[in-house]
Amino acid sequence: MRVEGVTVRFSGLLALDDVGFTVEPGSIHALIGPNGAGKSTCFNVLSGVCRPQHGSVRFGDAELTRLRPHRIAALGVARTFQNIVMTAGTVADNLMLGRHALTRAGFTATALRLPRAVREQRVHLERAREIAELVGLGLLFHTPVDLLSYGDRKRVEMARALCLEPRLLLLDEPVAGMNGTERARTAETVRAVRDELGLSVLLVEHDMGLVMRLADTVTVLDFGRRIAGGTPDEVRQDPAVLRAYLGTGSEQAAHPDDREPDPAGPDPGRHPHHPDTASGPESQDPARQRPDRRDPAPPGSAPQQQKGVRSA
Ligand SMILES: Nc1ncnc2c1ncn2[C@@H]1O[C@H](COP(=O)(O)OP(=O)(O)OP(=O)(O)O)[C@@H](O)[C@H]1O
Repeated sequence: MRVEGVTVRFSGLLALDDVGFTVEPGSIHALIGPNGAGKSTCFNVLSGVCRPQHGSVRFGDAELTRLRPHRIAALGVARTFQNIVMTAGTVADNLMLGRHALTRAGFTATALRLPRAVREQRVHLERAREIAELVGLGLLFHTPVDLLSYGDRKRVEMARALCLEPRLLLLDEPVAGMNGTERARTAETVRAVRDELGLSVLLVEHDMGLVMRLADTVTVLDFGRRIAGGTPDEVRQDPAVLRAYLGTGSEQAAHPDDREPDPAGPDPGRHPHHPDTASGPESQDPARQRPDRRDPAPPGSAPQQQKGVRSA
């Protein structure tokens, strides 16, 4: 997938500003950045939920920016969402929903249980079971999703996306809300999915430890712009990334309320949450801990541009 010059404005807010990056076939690519950097907006563009004012998103030979979400999914780009979207029923029922787009038999043939439709359903069910096993849900295939743990429900979401047989899987915060054990397990699953199915993965994630261990390449956004990209090692040493995460030496750092308190001082190597020092599954993006950078100035303070708000 090649993203070039993508620009999205919401009224006066420039949510994405000339963003570009490439997801290579078979790679795990992470999209990171502080809160409000534009990661979700970017995912929405790639999956057709949001149409950019400028720019191009090419997937193989196809231009995606003018296509509706279901057309993009049919081309082989499947996504999960930050918040779990799940229907009632069993794991199998949810995965079969993912197979729906690939089903050829019409509604009538399926409802009448014509032999052709029954055969097709059986094939899809078998494939759904294989995918469930791949993501560690094999033993829970016939369990109602209501009875699953949070981690297993997130796994169902991933499996349902995989049931579309995508060539690119977009994972929006796959380990958000999980404990350490579940995070480690999910990281293993993502790697297994890439290796076994040979697809590419693009993930948005705040868990820096996971990103640095899992991703082949990383793109960093801040204030809607791409500020860095490369391997995890390259990115964690990039001065622009240090500035974005720590506020050191940047013009944003001139605003005292725009920085998180950093008892370790400006030395990024000592910062507990910086990508450079993220060491385990518990390490979280500092943006999660710091206050929203877009908070308006307190009443009575001198007027200034709202932080993080970019004029279009
Ligand atoms: N539909 C919308 N209308 C107006 N502004 C929006 C809309 N969606 C996002 N924004 C704004 O665009 C900017 C980028 O938001 P986005 O959600 O893409 O960031 P993010 O990097 O995903 O943040 P987070 O890590 O908190 O999820 C933010 O300032 C946000 O408030």
